[in-house]
Amino acid sequence: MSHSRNVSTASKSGGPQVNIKAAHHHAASHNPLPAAADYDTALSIEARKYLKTYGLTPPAVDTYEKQNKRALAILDSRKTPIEKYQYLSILRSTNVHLFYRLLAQNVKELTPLIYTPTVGEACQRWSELYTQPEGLYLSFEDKGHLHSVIQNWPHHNVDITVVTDGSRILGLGDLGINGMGIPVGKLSLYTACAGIDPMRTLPLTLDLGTSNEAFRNDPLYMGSRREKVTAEEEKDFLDEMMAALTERWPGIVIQYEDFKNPFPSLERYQETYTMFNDDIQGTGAVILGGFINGVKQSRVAPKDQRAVFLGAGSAGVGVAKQLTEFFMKEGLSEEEAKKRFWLVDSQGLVTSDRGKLAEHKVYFARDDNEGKQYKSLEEVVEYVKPTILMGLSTIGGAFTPHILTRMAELNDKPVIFPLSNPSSKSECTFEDAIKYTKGKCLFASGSPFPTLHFEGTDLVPGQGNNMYVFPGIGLGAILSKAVSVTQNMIYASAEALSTSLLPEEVKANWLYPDIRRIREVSVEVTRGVIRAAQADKVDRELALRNISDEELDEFIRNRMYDPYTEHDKVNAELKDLAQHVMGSPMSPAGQANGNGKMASRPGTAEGSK
Ligand SMILES: NC(=O)C1=CN([C@@H]2O[C@H](COP(=O)(O)OP(=O)(O)OC[C@H]3O[C@@H](n4cnc5c(N)ncnc54)[C@H](O)[C@@H]3O)[C@@H](O)[C@H]2O)C=CC1
Ligand SMILES: CC(=O)C(=O)O
Ligand SMILES: [Mg+2]
Repeated sequence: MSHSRNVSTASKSGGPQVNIKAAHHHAASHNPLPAAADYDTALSIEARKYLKTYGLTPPAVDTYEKQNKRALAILDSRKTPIEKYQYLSILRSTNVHLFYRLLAQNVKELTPLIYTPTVGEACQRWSELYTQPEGLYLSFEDKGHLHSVIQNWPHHNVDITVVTDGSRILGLGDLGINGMGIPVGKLSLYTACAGIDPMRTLPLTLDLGTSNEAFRNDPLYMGSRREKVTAEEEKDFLDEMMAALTERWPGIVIQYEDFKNPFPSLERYQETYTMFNDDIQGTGAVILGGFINGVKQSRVAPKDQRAVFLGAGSAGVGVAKQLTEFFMKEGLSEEEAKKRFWLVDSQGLVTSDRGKLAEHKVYFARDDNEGKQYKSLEEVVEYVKPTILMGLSTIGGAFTPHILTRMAELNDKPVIFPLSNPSSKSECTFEDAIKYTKGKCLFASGSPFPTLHFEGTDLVPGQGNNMYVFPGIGLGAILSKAVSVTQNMIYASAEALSTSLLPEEVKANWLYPDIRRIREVSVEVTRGVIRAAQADKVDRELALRNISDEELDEFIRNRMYDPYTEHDKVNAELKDLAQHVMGSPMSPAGQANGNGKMASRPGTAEGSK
């Protein structure tokens, strides 16, 4: 709230002077961003009078605890995950600080409701359940005018956007504009995990048509009914979008998310704009982070690792590339490193002699298959005898009991990472992985699975999801004012994640830190990213170069939005202001009765003049 309100109470002459700008304030009715909680029941009586919301909320002033308790009880009473998702969406738009306080205290329990898996259903049903604006939509029909549509975003400052064209939402296929749930969900995690100010985030969805015929024929679908535009048309559109975004917000960080074919734009923009692709780079980094810890536990040297990937798309190739770089840092040549990977797509093992390959698959295509093609995953597993099985295929259950059993026969500690989202697309469940490997596997999944009781102990599954790194990559880029997001910054996020585990987490053989510590983990990831930006000299916040790591951590923490202090600040600020300007006490009628300066509310058009 206070970030967009510019309050100064003392003029040079010593008398009180009030200058209030609160652009988003009280604009909930037409504003796709969370309202700044004018009607927050934790606001003090003074604040309510000042805001002229006095009398418009129940008389008692709530404590945060009471608010949390009430919200959790309501959440509990909603039966299905999607009903809980809907309640949380409304909470975010009506009381943003409460939403983030709730999330901060219950991150493990609430993340599955605002993110994978529930966000998958929310996207599938976005047009059916639509109730309120939550982001910006840019349509192909707006081409040539993107700049002016972008001007409609009501907030002056945007630090980061997550943009999708909806063409590959989780493992659920092309969902067109219904994909908006993903930018909204990812940006909620930016705030919850890395403290990016929620008012400075922009969820962005492109309506470039959809190949989803069911949606095109669905009367309730809220996007255009055209076929997906061509790659060439998309390129021109994105060129215009990138320029227009950066023109309005020169420092903006742009995260690409869930594009069916994101490789061309990553290549095209990564040096010109501060952008990265979360599915290729964020996923690569998060899996590398967990894998570094997995290697220590499995004690298989890089040169002896054999990784079979089911899925050779943006995530599969992104992860394989990141692990290749790790193997090279561990002493393998590039040729040796990339030979540790066998990628499998819907046609079977990716080989250079099986026919024309999509460009992104060529690098990992095998040429040692002696003319033989391997179609099924079973066949590939028998042929390769892998130490690692990664799933980024969108095929739920593809790691069959037979395959899991075989992995346990072949290895002391097989690495089993079913990474496809949402849960229904996971290549196997945690339960099956444990059951069929007899508890031997090192496990991480893209979507969360419950803790399992196995042979007298509680086994906690790792969650290999880019949510561990993208918040820190974004915050690092913002704080260092990086001109671009370099590969070293991505790699640094993985390394920082891998060393962020507490001794007890390491002792328990975890691959990832407890998600409940995500804010602290994000500080470490952010620091790593900033240091890499400095090493690559893409940073423009030069003052951060010469401070110690401890000072940098402190700087990062201080720059993080905190839904607790944010609200305290507002309460204190308004109390101060009210007393300063009007003299106390305020009239019981809740009207400002001082020198008349308070006749209009901050945040209304008049108030901000
Ligand atoms: N855990 C995490 O943090 C992340 C998980 N993902 C998940 O990874 C999955 C894939 O994402 P992308 O690579 O971006 O999608 P994509 O569409 O680029 O790639 C999918 C790949 O799976 C292959 N595939 C499809 N059907 C197959 C079959 N029957 N057998 C073998 N391979 C098959 C395709 O040929 C393609 O290579 C999605 O479910 C997504 O949710 C993606 C990013 C991050
Ligand atoms: C996690 C994520 O980015 C995905 O499943 O696409
Ligand atoms: Mg994604």
